[in-house]
Amino acid sequence: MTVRAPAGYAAIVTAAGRGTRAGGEPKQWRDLAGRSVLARSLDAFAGFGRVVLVVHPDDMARALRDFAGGVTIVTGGDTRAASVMAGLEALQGQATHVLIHDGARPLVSDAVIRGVIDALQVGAPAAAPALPVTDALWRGGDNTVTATAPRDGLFRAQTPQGFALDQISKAHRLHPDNAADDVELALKAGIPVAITPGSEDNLKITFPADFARAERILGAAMDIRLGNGYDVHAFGPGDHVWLCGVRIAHEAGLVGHSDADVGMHALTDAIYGALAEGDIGRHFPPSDPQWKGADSAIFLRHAADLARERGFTFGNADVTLICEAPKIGPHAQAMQARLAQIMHVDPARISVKATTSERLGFTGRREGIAAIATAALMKA
Ligand SMILES: Nc1ccn([C@@H]2O[C@H](COP(=O)(O)OP(=O)(O)OP(=O)(O)O)[C@@H](O)[C@H]2O)c(=O)n1
Ligand SMILES: C[C@](O)(CO)[C@H](O)COP(=O)(O)O
Repeated sequence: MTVRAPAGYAAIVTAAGRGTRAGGEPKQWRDLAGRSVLARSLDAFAGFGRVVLVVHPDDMARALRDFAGGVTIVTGGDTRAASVMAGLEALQGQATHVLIHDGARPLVSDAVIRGVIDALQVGAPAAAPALPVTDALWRGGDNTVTATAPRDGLFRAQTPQGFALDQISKAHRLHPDNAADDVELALKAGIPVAITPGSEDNLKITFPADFARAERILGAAMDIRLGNGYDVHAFGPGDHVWLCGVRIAHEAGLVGHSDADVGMHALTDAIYGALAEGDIGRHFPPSDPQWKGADSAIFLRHAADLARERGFTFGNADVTLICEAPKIGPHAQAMQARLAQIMHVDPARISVKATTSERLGFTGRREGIAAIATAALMKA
């Protein structure tokens, strides 16, 4: 579920920082359990009529590649406040209220966003989520406690922070200094700010260890699906077989309604299985003449697209071909690459391997080829 924002509400997602404390590639562009931190942060605002994404000039190309269409993308400044100002300028005359969110807070919940909107809707001029400080507070230096400090009335600030657009724009213009957040500027401008419920999960990715923490939180809420697939095709007349999208010369062909790619069929069924969507026959009935001789890539692509449409990413897939011949080893890498290409996933997440059945059974008697496959899908 995404929050349906009232008419006139817009969001600004700030993502122009360099993430120096987290190190490496700017944190908002890094992967978090299969999707970028920023994609997750933006998703939370999909129900807003207008969203402005503020990025660093160096990131404009990838921002346009990943997010063009759904959001307005502008370049930010050297400080967070300057980046917010760039977002506010892009919204002038386009909204009545704005929620300003850190692109580095990918786990913000609908409840936190709704809390801010509800406070504004009942008349608060500004509202922002926060958590009361619960730990005792000390002052210290040189690894030594020098004093204690009262924690009463202290809160840890979070985002999104919500305002009337004209008021927060004016506050930014009046105080163009680098405040820690927009609430600080609102207070300087005399705007009272209501505190709404924050959430421990709404962490800001700041230090390297925050990625592992965010992954743990996502893991606890992760929808993980496993599916298996099994298929068999008999040998018949022919001089080649199609296996996992690769044509291999062979003394016989495989008999089937489509191209009889037994490996791809098992994998396709594994994905349908993970989605509880039946099997290939349900989506591409063998009674339908249009699938006669069809390239099985059509089936695999359909299953992979269906998984993505439902919000899943691929953890991995593993295919085992069971036959005495042809030899699979020399082709395994090409098969892995072809499956990955069809499914739009990293080849490192796809495995293709083979075994004989020690001359036992129908595969052992070289009457056909069997394949089993497993697919793991994840949604957080
Ligand atoms: N010039 C800046 C600085 C920060 N931000 C954004 O403001 C949010 C919160 O800032 P912070 O965590 O301090 O991010 P960075 O400035 O990137 O981190 P660091 O201070 O470690 O470099 C982030 O989403 C960040 O991308 C921004 O849009 N423009
Ligand atoms: C708005 C904010 O998230 C408040 O917690 C802010 O971005 C904090 O940034 P900081 O640079 O880590 O203080």
